[in-house]
Amino acid sequence: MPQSPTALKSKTTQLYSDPHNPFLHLERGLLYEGLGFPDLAAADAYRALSLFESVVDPDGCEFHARRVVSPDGCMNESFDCGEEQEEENDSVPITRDEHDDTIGKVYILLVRCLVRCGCLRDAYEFCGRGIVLVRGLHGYNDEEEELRKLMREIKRVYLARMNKPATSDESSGGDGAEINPSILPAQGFARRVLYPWNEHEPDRKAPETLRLLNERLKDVAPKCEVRAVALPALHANAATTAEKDKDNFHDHQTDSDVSIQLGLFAKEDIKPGEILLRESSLLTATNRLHDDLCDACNAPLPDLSAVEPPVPCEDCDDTIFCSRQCHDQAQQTYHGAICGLDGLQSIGKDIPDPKDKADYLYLLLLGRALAMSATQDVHPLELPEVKYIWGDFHDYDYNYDDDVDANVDNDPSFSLPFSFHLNILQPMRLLEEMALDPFVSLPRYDTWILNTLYAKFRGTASGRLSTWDGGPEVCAVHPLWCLANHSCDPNVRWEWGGEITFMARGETEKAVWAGLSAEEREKRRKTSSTGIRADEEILNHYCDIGLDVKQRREWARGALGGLCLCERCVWESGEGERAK
Ligand SMILES: C[S@@+](CC[C@H](N)C(=O)[O-])C[C@H]1O[C@@H](n2cnc3c(N)ncnc32)[C@H](O)[C@@H]1O
Repeated sequence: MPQSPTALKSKTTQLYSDPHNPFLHLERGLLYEGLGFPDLAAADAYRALSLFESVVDPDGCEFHARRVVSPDGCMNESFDCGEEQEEENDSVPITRDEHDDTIGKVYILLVRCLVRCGCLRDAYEFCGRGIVLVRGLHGYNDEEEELRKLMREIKRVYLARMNKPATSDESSGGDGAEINPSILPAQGFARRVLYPWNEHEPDRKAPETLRLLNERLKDVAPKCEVRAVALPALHANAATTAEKDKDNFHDHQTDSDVSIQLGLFAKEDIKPGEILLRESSLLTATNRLHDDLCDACNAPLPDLSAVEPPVPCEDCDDTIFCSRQCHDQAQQTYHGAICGLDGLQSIGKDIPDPKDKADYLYLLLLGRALAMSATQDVHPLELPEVKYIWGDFHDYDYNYDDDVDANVDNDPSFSLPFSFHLNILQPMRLLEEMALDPFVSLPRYDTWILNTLYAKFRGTASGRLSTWDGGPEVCAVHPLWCLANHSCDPNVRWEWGGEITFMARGETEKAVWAGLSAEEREKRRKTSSTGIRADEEILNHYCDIGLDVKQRREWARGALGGLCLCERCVWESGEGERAK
């Protein structure tokens, strides 16, 4: 049976009013699972688990499992005490018996959903812990059997990865040998969708949105304008979105394989070498532990002996800004809520495996967005740096059919990288270090909100590599800069120090197409304009344009959501005119 969206809405309302009640987390998790969101279900199951653990180990846990009781003293399913946190004297502790009766179900939901997302390493750890706990509490029972079934599923994937056949024990339903969990993937995927209950996403192509963005663009890029544009649909169901949007889009494009999005256009001619956009942003992050970069804009810090030396925060000496302006903006924008909170400094910075560095930079961007939201007392999805940026969402059918059992292997909308650590555990740590209760603050920082932030950052952030080891070390979202679309034959190049800039490419900086004869090359040179003409689209590049077509497509795939179909790629891959 499809789960009801109304049931989810009312369970969420109940949960926000009674946030330390582990039963509500478990119940909402089951609803999320039924609606096809195993990632959100896993997060709820983990919150239920943390609360239940406080029943057994109250001294080891900061947040304790309690449930609100209604004024007449009974546990009331529909009791709604509003937005406020439950009062201590209106709530009772969860008992040990309740823990013992329910903890098996919590482990099963957590493990099952992590498996469906493909986060097998953490699924394995929790599954092992769950089996031991359930056996200790009740002896062998159905719940242990369910967990053992999940364990066999995890081990099957492990054996397939190791290219080993299952032993006769495994084939006949036994648990098989111990495995090395580090071989299992920690990172899986969540659905990258615009959640149907997300009321913060604007109509990005509405005239009032374009007016607002163009107003902001006046200072940053006075010769440019934001317009709706038809792009080739690069992931499977983007075309459906375009179909829905056609009525609102007044252009000549009628092909269904398009995705209607925004782009940047020149309003007037721009000369080669001219800087057409300058934007600075405080939505930045760096994984350098003791760096010499401005905490706000990530520009290099000036020398101590400079006329305008670096400016430290008066209240926490470790935080340094490149200028008085960055200092003042930071205090109002994000630093106010986190000033002096030392525990935050180490989160996401000291990453042992270089492969994880880029993913942890997104966590740090998330941390900056949470600090902005707390300092300004604004919902994170309403932040001006976040609200209008592209999230590369897939379509989602709310009448989700439970029987389909959507998972990472059978549904292309599972395209948002998702892991237990980056999407569940570390965000809870961030909130705790910000002195926020991660349960009470769910209305602002629920997992679907964090996933939406991640989707937006992954679609738009730019990165800078370390000159030391070549790994990613700084990233940022520049909300106007990131409106420019990609081409492997771009008409601008970009540079990023403190601010990010676009400069119009001159003739000698244009991409050289592979496979063109000298004659064709000369013909292209003569017909292509120098600089950028009025009404031409500003085309950025999301990868190194010196690479060959195969490598370029691989590099840009993450940012584009699919293989690049720009004119140059189509030509060089032989998919276009040349193939005919
Ligand atoms: C940084 S955003 C660019 C701005 C975006 N079009 C918007 O509406 O805000 C990146 C997204 O734009 C789209 N995009 C950019 N360049 C494209 C291209 N050459 N072909 C198809 N889609 C492109 C992809 O969907 C990609 O995920």
